[in-house]
Amino acid sequence: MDQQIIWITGASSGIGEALAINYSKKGDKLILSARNQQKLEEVKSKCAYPENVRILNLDLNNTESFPYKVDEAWNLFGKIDILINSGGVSQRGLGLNTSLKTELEIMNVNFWGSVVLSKALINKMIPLKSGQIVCISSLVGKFGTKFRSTYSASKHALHGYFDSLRAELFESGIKFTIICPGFIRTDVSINALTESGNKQGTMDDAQDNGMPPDVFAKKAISAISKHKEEVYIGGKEVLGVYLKRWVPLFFSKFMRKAKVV
Ligand SMILES: NC(=O)c1ccc[n+]([C@@H]2O[C@H](COP(=O)([O-])OP(=O)(O)OC[C@H]3O[C@@H](n4cnc5c(N)ncnc54)[C@H](O)[C@@H]3O)[C@@H](O)[C@H]2O)c1
Repeated sequence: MDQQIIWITGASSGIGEALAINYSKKGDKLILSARNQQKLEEVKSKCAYPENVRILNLDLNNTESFPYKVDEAWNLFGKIDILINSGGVSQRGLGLNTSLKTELEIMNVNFWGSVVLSKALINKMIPLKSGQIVCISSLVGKFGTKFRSTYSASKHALHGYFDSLRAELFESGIKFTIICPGFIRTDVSINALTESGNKQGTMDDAQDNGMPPDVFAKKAISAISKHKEEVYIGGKEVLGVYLKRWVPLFFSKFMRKAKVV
């Protein structure tokens, strides 16, 4: 396959970092985005061909900067084949106790950050009649669990939005892939926001025992290359998607009792 030009948000750690390292092994050209320049430089240095990697600082809270950021990203290599929206922030807190400020931040980063960035880029892809938008959603984009109300809502919203866009743009040549990870061993729980908006700061057992990000990245890259519309990647927690779909009442009762952290 020809070299591709891939823009990854949330590339400074976890899933975004693992995707960058794995795509780099294939000789693809990469644009790595997040807020922390130093961490992005570290990821770049771990890539097989650092000379094929560019860094572009991006704050997903700052949607007003996106038109300029998209122009800047596009001009780095002359086009972009794939945007992977991996940047995101999780939640650890009861819905009733979570401040509106915290909820807005989660929605802004996870939902509006991905939507506004993708739309600006799609406008550049359409004249070329090719391009692919990838969203890293979550299994909780398919069902809700305790302590994740706003996070789950932000990921569900991605499905509604991008399923609609996929239908609207069916003839444009733009592909949409939504990937739902289960528990992946990253810092996502450490960086998750508590009810007051502070970082949780500790690793959850579920993440600690989760799938290694490198294994996840290889499965995700395979799904992206096949232009899959929606995929679930994780351990036995993936079963939840099918239980919710086929035995919703049983699943609802199960989730009431489940100790999810
Ligand atoms: N790890 C898991 O178990 C898991 C499960 C389901 C979904 N996810 C999703 O996977 C994606 C990647 O998470 P991860 O597991 O690699 O966690 P992580 O915390 O290691 O990575 C999150 C990335 O998003 C970036 N980010 C956060 N807020 C940002 C902002 N305002 N502007 C720019 N960048 C910002 C961070 O800098 C980091 O690069 C997220 O969307 C997350 O919701 C992860």
